Amino acid sequence: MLQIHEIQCQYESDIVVDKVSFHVNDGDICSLLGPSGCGKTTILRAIAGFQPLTHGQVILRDQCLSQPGKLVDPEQRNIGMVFQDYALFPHLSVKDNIRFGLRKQSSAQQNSTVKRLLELVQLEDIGHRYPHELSGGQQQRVALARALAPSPDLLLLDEPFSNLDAELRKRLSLEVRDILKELKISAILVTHDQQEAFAFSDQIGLLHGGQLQQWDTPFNLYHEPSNRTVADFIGEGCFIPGVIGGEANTISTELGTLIGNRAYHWPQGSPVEVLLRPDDIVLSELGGITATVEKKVFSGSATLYTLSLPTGSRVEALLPSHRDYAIKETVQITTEADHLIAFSREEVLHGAA
Ligand SMILES: Nc1ncnc2c1ncn2[C@@H]1O[C@H](COP(=O)(O)OP(=O)(O)OP(=O)(O)O)[C@@H](O)[C@H]1O
Repeated sequence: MLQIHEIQCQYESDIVVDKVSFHVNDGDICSLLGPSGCGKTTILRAIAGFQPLTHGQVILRDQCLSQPGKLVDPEQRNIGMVFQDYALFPHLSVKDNIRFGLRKQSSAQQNSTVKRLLELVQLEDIGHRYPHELSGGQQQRVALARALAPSPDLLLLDEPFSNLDAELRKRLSLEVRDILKELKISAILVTHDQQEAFAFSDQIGLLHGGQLQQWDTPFNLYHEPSNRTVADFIGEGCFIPGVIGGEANTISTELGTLIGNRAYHWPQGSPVEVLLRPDDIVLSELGGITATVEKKVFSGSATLYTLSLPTGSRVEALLPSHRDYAIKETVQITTEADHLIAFSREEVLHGAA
């Protein structure tokens, strides 16, 4: 339903979004994820019609909305937006805020839409209140209801949960996902919070320096990062050096010969770096490699340990927290990795295999 085709955006001569392409299917919930300043908000603004393009096209339901020299007005796009600061009208009640985008409907239609949306966002009892009489979470629900009122083709959400405390943020983002799925509305969320993007999205676009690095499912972004930039940004983990073995799917490392789930395309003896996630490292009851606890972060059911290996390399291990290892204590570890990602040491910034 939405095609973003090689869009480029500039502020004066600075290219801040560089030939980005992706598409969103009907009912899909997507996120744009990446570090501060990578161009997420600029892409959202380009889709909404606030930012002109210097190259490429934005196409919604086969209609070209933006291209160089063409910018359909934001109000003509049937795209809803929810902002970080809610942007509610302070002098209007909750009901009238939601009603705002429905001016073309009869008052009977308006009343029925407002009633339905108040139920959907579970604010039926406080439709008469004003924004300053609501909590942050309630204000964000009103902002969502207001954006959904005109039945947009697409909803854009710009860091909508970032003013809320961690617990509410998590709960509300899942609630919003359920609402969007129930209404079958496609959405794009801008966030720099990986966990939020993972839990919220069907597809995630990872941006870095204005370029789209990977557009993929949360699972693939974590387990199949397409380059070193994605692997560094997403999730935890460490790289250890290795060398491609005699069989194309083997890599010999200081943790022994690791067997990957793919044939690597480099010749035998090529130096590579292997990505090991904290859940790829497990305790070994028989044998294994001796590692020393350097750091630990307790997180309830599990503890994330940073372990040093005899050569000085480091790995991270997520271990059940019922056994508490002390700093400097040694543990025996081995690997249990299903998705073994390696990058060539020569071309560290390019191509996974
Ligand atoms: N109005 C502007 N004029 C000039 N440069 C701008 C303007 N708005 C944004 N930029 C620059 O464009 C780049 C991309 O900004 P953008 O706001 O899209 O990033 P972002 O990924 O959304 O960042 P954040 O997560 O910090 O909000 C940044 O380098 C920013 O400084």
